[in-house]
Amino acid sequence: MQPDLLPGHRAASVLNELRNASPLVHCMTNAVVQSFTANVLLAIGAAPAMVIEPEEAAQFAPLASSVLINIGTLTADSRRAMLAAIDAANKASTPWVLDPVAVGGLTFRTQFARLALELQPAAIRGNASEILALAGEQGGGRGVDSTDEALCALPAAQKLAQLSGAIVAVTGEEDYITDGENTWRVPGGGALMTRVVGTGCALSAVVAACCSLPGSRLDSVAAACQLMKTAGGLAIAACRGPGSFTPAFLDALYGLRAEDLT
Ligand SMILES: Nc1ncnc2c1ncn2[C@@H]1O[C@H](COP(=O)(O)OP(=O)(O)OP(=O)(O)O)[C@@H](O)[C@H]1O
Ligand SMILES: Cc1ncsc1CCO
Ligand SMILES: [Mg+2]
Repeated sequence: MQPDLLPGHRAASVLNELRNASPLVHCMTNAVVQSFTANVLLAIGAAPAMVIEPEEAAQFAPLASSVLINIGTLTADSRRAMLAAIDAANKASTPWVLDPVAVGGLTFRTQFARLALELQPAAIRGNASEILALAGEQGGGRGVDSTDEALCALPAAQKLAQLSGAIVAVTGEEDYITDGENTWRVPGGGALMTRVVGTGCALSAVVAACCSLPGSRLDSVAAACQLMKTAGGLAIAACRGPGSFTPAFLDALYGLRAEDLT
């Protein structure tokens, strides 16, 4: 049986709360997607700050509304900074989100992601291959891209959620968001979203923003997925290809209305 759809009014109320609160998201993300991630957060109504020096990261994490840990271009230095930020975030009860980019085949990042799993992430967002690999069920995708269907990774997502206590979002043609027991399904968007780098990474930043909001964290993470899917669909309708997708997507996030979600 398919999981239920997230009701549009829940996504709309999370969007409203997000714009009112304008959470400050401490982004420790990969070198490829820095600027796009910051622009996506600004367009949706949040505020980004990319603070990466270990000492500063530990100082800043407790001041931020939430922290994003993305291992796309993990290095020995960024690993140290991320662990310091996670420790400081946990001590301050600041929620933090893991994006386990390309976890699986590569040893250094996989060992880090497994360690991070034990450090109480509020949420984990990955593509199907990443979620399968993180749950120990398969080797991983093709570099940073998924070679698996999101629905195939739902049992792995549920297992990861139970194991880690995090809300787990597995994305693809449809997104599935689970706390290990209850699951929402979020359709929408389009394949063009995978022809522009960083839509998943930026989604993880929006997930982090939504994790700072009060209310059901399962609903907040699912709403983050819905906001990005809906804006993606609107952008695809308005653009001619990957080059014009990016500005159309930022415009769609900025102009997103409750009616678009319901
Ligand atoms: N085939 C598809 N049809 C519709 N939407 C899709 C499809 N594939 C991915 N998406 C959407 O694109 C966004 C990124 O998801 P994806 O699973 O590709 O993440 P990712 O592989 O981590 O991306 P990246 O590494 O480039 O940041 C999500 O909003 C997802 O719902
Ligand atoms: C292409 C790429 N390589 C490392 S991280 C990244 C961004 C997409 O995940
Ligand atoms: Mg990714």
